[in-house]
Amino acid sequence: MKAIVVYLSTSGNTKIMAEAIASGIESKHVDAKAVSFYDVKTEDLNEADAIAVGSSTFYYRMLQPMEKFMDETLASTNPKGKLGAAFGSYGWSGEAPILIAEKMREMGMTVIDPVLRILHKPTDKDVQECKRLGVDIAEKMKQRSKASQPQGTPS
Ligand SMILES: Cc1cc2nc3c(=O)[nH]c(=O)nc-3n(C[C@H](O)[C@H](O)[C@H](O)COP(=O)(O)O)c2cc1C
Repeated sequence: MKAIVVYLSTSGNTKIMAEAIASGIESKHVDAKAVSFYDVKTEDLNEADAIAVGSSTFYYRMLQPMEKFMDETLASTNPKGKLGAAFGSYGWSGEAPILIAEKMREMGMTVIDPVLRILHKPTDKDVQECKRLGVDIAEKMKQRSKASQPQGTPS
C-alpha cells in the first residue's frame, strides 16, 4: 500500500501541511511521501492507493498549475476508486481544498470529508491536525485493503 501527498505552495505553508500529513501516514507504517507538484511522476500516481493533494488559495481558487495538474496529469492516470484527501493553507476565503475535493469526486475518487484548511502558517497544533489527517488516511487505506481481500485470505 502506498500513499502520495502532492502539494503546491508559494511560501511553504502548504508544504508544511503536506510533510506533516505524510509523516502521519508513515506513523501507521504505510509507505508515504510528500512530493512537490513540480517533481511528481506519473508512475508515483499510478502506484498510489491514496492521493492527497494540497494547494494554497490564490484569487479564490487553487493555484493555476495545480488546476492543470488535476485536470490533465491526475485525470490521465484514471484515479477512479482511489482514496483522496484535499488540504491547503489560506488567508481569508480558502476555496482551494474544496475545489480540489470536488475535482477528485468528479474523477470517481472517495474523498475524506472534511477537507483540511489551515490559516496562514501552520502552528504546532495545526501540524498535529495534519498528522491526524495522515493517520486517518492510513487507517482508511487499511480498511479498504482488508475489505477488498477475498474471504479467507489471511491478513
Ligand atoms: C496574491 C495573493 C492572493 C491571495 N488570494 C487568496 C484568496 O483568494 N483567498 C484566500 O483565502 N487566501 C488568499 N491568499 C493568501 C494565501 O492563500 C496564504 O498566504 C497562504 O498561507 C499561502 O500558502 P502557501 O505558502 O502554501 O502558498 C492570497 C495571497 C496572495 C499573496
